[in-house]
Amino acid sequence: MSDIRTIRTKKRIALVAHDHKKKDLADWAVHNREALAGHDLIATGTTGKMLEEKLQLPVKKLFSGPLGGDQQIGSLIAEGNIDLIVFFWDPMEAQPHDSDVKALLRLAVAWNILMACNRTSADFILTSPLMQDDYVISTPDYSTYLTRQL
Ligand SMILES: O=C(CO)COP(=O)(O)O
Repeated sequence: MSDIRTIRTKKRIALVAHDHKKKDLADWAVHNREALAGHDLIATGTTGKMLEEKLQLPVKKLFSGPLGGDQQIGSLIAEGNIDLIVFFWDPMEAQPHDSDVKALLRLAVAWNILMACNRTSADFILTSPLMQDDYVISTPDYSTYLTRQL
């Protein structure tokens, strides 16, 4: 048994990057500005501010990652309000909020959310024909854990 969710054409895209990966995310986002412009963009604080400046597109900015932004995105995922996360996390530097980073990655997997953690994966996803269409995903059946209907 699984829960079926329809992902609409206009997708809710979460964008997050660690400090040494922000330039990579900015380069990718500027390169794909036209494609991103058709979607709702949500980001952790510093990443969002940078992307808004570079893209000149509206970005919903949450708290900075270490101050709760990663957890806010995790919460949006659990509530079914994120369709894709592009998270350029840094494999070469320990983060003070590593527990939050792990929690966010864990929830994205738990809820079967599309996730790209590097440019190649982000390119594949963004150029997929499914980005311009509705499609259906299934999430595992967590009904035994849930105390309320999502
Ligand atoms: O720390 C982050 C992700 O773990 C990102 O946070 P900022 O976008 O505020 O830098």
